[in-house]
Amino acid sequence: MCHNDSTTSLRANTVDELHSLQRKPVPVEKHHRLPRQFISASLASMTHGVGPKLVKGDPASKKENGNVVTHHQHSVTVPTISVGDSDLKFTCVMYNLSTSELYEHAIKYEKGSFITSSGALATLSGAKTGRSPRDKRVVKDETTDDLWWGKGSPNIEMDEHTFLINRERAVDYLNSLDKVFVNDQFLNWDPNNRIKVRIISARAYHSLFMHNMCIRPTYEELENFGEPDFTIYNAGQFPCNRYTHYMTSSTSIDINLKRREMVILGTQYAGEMKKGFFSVMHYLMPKKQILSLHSGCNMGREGDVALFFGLSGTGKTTLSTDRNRILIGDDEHCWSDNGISNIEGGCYAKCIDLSHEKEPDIWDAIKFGTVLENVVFDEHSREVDYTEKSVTENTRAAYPIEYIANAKIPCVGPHPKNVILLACDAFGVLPPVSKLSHAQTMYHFISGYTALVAGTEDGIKEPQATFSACFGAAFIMLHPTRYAAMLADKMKKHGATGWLVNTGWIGGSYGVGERISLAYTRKIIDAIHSGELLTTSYKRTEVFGLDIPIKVEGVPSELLDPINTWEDKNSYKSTLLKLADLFKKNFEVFANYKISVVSDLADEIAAAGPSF
Ligand SMILES: Nc1ncnc2c1ncn2[C@@H]1O[C@H](COP(=O)(O)OP(=O)(O)O)[C@@H](O)[C@H]1O
Ligand SMILES: C=C(OP(=O)(O)O)C(=O)O
Ligand SMILES: [Ca+2]
Ligand SMILES: [Mn+2]
Repeated sequence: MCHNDSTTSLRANTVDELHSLQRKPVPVEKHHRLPRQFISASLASMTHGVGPKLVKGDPASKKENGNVVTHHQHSVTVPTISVGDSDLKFTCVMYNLSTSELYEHAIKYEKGSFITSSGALATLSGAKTGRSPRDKRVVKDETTDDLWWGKGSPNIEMDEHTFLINRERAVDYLNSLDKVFVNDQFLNWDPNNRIKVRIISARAYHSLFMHNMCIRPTYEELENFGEPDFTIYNAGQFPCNRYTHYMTSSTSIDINLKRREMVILGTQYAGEMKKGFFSVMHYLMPKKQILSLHSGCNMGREGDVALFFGLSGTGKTTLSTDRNRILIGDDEHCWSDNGISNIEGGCYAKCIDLSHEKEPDIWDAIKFGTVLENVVFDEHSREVDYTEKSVTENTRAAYPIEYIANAKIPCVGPHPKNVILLACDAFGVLPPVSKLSHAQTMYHFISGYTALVAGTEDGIKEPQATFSACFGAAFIMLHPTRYAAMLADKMKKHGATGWLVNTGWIGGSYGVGERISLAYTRKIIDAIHSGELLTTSYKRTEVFGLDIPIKVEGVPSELLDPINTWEDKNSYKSTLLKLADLFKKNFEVFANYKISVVSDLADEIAAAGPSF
């Protein structure tokens, strides 16, 4: 007998009615009330005075059902002198959309958006697959006298007028679209020092990226959000005008501290937003005696906190994400009198050669909600091939921090016990681990050394030494010694121990030796956390004068002194001297500057470098 389905009553007479049953309206108390007035003001052009007319919802669906609710500008006190085309159009605002809604927008409207087999959103960032530090500009005005300007500084000046030209260009571009995405979020988990940020962008990809990377507000917090402390205008699809003063390419990332605004033109790389805000925090936080740090951070079950400093690719994200410890954050932190707080609400992991075996927690975090940038996947199964570098080597995953199972929410912790400086030394002469004196810690923090191997394609090249003050010269706003002085002070006050860990080459330079295995590095890090390395015996190396442990549990002892693993001892010695010389030359800049802020330590720090 055939079961007759029609006996179960369907509470709809038409297909449209059926569809209307599918989606339950958001209850009033959970409604993201659109702060139309504020957003419109954010998007006001400098010449036009008033912002666009804003409506809610997807512009595409509007045309179908025709029931557009229009809300006119509240502040129409500015007399309309001439009516332009922009006065006749509405802009739909996608305000703090959910992950699912952003997925749908990306997949419907943005080429290169796909759902991978694990549920992540694969996207393309366009022509730029990394940051563009040479295109970053900071407005120089009466409020920025204390910034670090000039040689070595990441802050390339621009004037207010030029900033306004770029701002106008970005705002006009955004207003010309049918829809814009607006994220209202927070930075810094320390409730006393949190700032409100707004990101206005044109792509669902950018909105989801920042949704993941910044702190996500609750409905209640959003209710009383008010005006943001800092706003990003991301018009990355649209270039800057190269005839504009100060522009040297079609990309421009412009920070105006007085106006509390940042404009992005000509790059869709989402990391610009994350690191742009980081620069802003490097300005705002030190003003309150809070130290901003380019570091990862985790905590043991007993509450022992470790910081992981290092330049890109040295292991901050990989090593702070640790099965046996609680993750506080992978990249940006503040150290205040109350302890450590993460600035962000998410992590941004490198994906190249990612495997479940080596990095299970990051692997498991790549699921629904995660933005996967520039990866390559199987056309049919949508399985990602993490070894594939055909789009870029800088493939990335951005996920909310709670996607890591043992994340600490709220992302705050007590004062650090260990400060670990990571260097990926492709010269292969720095020991896998050394314990640093206070002065040595400061010397290596100011130096900010790493040496990665350049491109993988065209033949084997010399390792490229990079020195980046405070392990983040691209993001600091004040002179490096300002941050160094604060770090020295805090480490001393709270009795933190400094360590230098080489996550790079052993047994020879790049081409001869090999990268130390992640398993060994993890053993070394374990021994630092457990306190094992505080009680073991040490010997001092030549040239760099580093104290290296005789023994580390789980690591072959001969690996601990690089000279043992190099077959060609003469080559080792000359490479060591070469690197020492590079350190010395780099540090001359700081010696000349006279590290006046850390005056009582200055001579000691200068003497803590290599001697030969
Ligand atoms: N011994 C090692 N220690 C740390 N990372 C390693 C090691 N060997 C290989 N790697 C790889 O190097 C990369 C480190 O990158 P990541 O942790 O994202 O750096 P950061 O967060 O500092 O930019 C990862 O892809 C990781 O798998
Ligand atoms: C996002 C970045 O961070 P990192 O490589 O340090 O994780 C970056 O430097 O652009
Ligand atoms: Ca990282
Ligand atoms: Mn980083």
